[in-house]
Amino acid sequence: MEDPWQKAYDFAVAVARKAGEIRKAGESEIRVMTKSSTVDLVTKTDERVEKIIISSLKEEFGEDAHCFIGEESVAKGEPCVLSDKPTWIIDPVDGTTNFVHGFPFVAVSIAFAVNKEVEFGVVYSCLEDKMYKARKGKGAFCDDEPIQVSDMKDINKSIIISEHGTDRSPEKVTKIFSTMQKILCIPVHGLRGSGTAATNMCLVATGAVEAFFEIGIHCWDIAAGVIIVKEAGGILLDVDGGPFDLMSRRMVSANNELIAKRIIKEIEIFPVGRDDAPAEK
Ligand SMILES: O=P([O-])([O-])O[C@@H]1[C@H](O)[C@H](O)[C@@H](O)[C@H](O)[C@H]1O
Ligand SMILES: [Mg+2]
Repeated sequence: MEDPWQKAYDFAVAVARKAGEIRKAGESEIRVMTKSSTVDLVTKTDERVEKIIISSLKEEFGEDAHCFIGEESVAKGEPCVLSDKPTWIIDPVDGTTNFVHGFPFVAVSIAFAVNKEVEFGVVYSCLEDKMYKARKGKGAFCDDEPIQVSDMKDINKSIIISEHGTDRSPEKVTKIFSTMQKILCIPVHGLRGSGTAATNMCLVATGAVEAFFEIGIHCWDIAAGVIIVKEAGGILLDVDGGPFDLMSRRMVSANNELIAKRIIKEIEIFPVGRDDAPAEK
């Protein structure tokens, strides 16, 4: 049977590379604006790169063939609804704060979902020039080399990633730091964070770390990473141990269930609205 999405997969890899190269070439002056809070940054580059990605995909596959969820389009009021239709989920610059500060981890993340399930994902870590990709049932790769999660089962010998996100309300920050303190003191070998959720998930997929969890991420930060982690042999769970839900803004990705469940024991959950919550009137 003909493979229905191979062409889209190959095209996504090419578009991610092109987008990353535009990003690398950079603007002489980065124009920084803010979104949900004063630390939720966006730049003209984010918007420009997203437009280029979406217009390239529309040109290739037809104006109305697929749906789109793009970080910057949603910020401008486009709907964020994942239906059964083929849908591209795009973060043009994951790690915008890193980008603004010159901290060297920035990724382009492009995922493609059908029937609400991610079919393939591409994360181009553009400053490292590493192309991570995975397709359902076909394995995960970094620069065409197969990748696999770590086989570590001992939490005491693990490295865990988490991030602070962009909500600075004291109650949430307290819970985030309390969780991190408890995990650090299990103890684990270390806590890390690259500043890009997409890259963090690729680090789980390559086995460099055992797990990455966050409350407050968005579907575009992690959609490509979800399939990359799964195809590298890892697992995804909700922060309460239930099934992972891409639109819930909460996620634990790990090399295995043992590590995931041990972390989940320590996570102090706080409420965040869903990505697909109806817009407030
Ligand atoms: O805004 P952005 O740089 O695309 O995405 C952010 C990054 O992935 C960061 O690592 C994560 O902690 C935030 O929750 C995201 O919003
Ligand atoms: Mg992002």
